[in-house]
Amino acid sequence: MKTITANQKGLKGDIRVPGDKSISHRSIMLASLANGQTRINNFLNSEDSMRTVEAFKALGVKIEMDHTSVLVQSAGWQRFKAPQNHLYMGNSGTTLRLISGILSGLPFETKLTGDESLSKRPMKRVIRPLKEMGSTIESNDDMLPITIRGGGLTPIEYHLPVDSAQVKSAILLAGLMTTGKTTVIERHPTRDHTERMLPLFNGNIDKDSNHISIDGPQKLVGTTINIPGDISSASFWITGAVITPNSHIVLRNVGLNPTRTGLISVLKRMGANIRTEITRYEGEEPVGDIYVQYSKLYRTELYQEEVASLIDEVPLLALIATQSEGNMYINHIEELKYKESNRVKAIVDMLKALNANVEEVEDGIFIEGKSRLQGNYINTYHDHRVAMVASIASLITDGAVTLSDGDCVNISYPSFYKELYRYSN
Ligand SMILES: O=C(O)C1=C[C@@H](OP(=O)(O)O)[C@@H](O)[C@H](O)C1
Ligand SMILES: C=C(OP(=O)(O)O)C(=O)O
Repeated sequence: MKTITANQKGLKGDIRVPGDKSISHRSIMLASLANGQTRINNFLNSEDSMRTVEAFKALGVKIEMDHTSVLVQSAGWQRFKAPQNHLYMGNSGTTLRLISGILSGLPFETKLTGDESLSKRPMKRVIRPLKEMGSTIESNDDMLPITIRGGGLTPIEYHLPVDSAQVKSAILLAGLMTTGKTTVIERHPTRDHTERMLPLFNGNIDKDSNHISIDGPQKLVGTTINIPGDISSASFWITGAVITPNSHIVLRNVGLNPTRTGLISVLKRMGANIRTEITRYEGEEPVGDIYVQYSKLYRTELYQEEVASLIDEVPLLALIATQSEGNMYINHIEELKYKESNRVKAIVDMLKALNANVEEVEDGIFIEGKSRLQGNYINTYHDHRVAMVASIASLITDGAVTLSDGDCVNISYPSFYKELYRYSN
C-alpha cells in the first residue's frame, strides 16, 4: 500500500522524463542482432527494459550498464547461443512479443516464462504469423509458458488483424533473419520505432503507405543510439498540468514521434493550452520540448485510427474527461483489456472510487465531465500505469489517494513518486 498526499498548488517546473521504454527495448535488441559495438545513451533503467537486457545476455551478448548508459558488444545474431535456462520476461509484453520474432529466426529451442499478469496476456497474435513463417511454437493455449524452435523461415505477407506495434515488430524482426521479402500491412499506423531505428544499424526497410517490408537476411552493424525521453511518461505530467489549476510546466527532451503523440492531438482538440517544439532529431526520431498549462477543456471523441497513437495514455484521457466540459465516450479501446491489467475495468473501478460518474459501455467507457473527485483506496491491479494515473488524480482530489500497490511504477518509471513530490511542491 502507498498513500499519496500530493500538494495541490499545481505542477511547476522544467521536467525531464526517463528514456523511452519502447525505444530502449528496441535499442538492446537491434544492438544485439548487430555485429560490433553499440553505445546506448539515456537508456530507461526500469524493470521492463532490464528484462530485455537480461534476455540478450542469456543469448550470449555482452552488455554492460552504468546507470542509463549501456555498452552492447555482439558478434551478430548468427552467433547467439541457446540459453542455459528459460528466459524470464517478467511483466514485459514488449520483450516477450518482440523476442518471439527474433527467436523464431534462430535454430535452437528456448522456453519463455513471465509473471502472473504476462502469463494471461494473448500471444496468439504473434504465434500465428510466426508459425506461418515456419517457426515451431508450443504454448499453454496461446499463452505463457511458450517454447520456440526457430530457423529456416519463409517470408510472409501479413495483414495485421490488431493495431499492434509489438506484432508488427515481431514479424519484421523475424523477417530480418529470413531469406526473401517479408511484408506487414497495417490497418492504422502504430508506433514505428523499429522501422526508424533499423537504418541506424545499416539495416534496410521499405514503407509504402501502410505496407512495411524487410528484405532478409540482413547484417546489422553496431552504432550509437541516443534515446529521447518517453512521451508516455511525460503524459502523466501533461495530464497533471492540464487538470490542476495554476500549473505550468515544460517537458524537455521528449520523443515527439507522431505515432506516439495522440494524447497531445486529442488535448489540443479539447482546447488545451499545450505546445510542442521539435528541437532536433536523434536518428529518425523527432525530439523536443512540450509546454503545458492548466486549461479549460471541452469534450471530444476518440477516433479509431488514432487509438494506437495514445494506447498507453487512454487511462489518462479518462481522468482528463472527468474534468472536461460535457460528457465523453472513449470508444474503440478493446485492446486495453489485454494490457498489464484489464485497463478498461481498472479505469472504471478507479474513477468510480474517486467519485466520478463512469460506466463501462460496449467497446468503451462513458465519463461524465466536471466531476469533483474524492480521494479513496485504489486497486492498481499491480499495473504501473493505473498506479501513476491514480497518483496524478491526487493532485485534484479532496483527500488522499491510497494505492493497493505502489511499487509497480518500477516497471516503467522508477523515479515517478520523487518527481511528483518535486514538481508539485
Ligand atoms: O511496441 C511497443 O513498444 C509497445 C506497443 C504497444 O502495445 P501493442 O503493440 O500491444 O499495442 C504499447 O501498449 C506498449 O506499451 C509498447
Ligand atoms: C502495455 C505496456 O507495456 P508492455 O506491453 O510492454 O507490457 C505499457 O507499458 O503500458
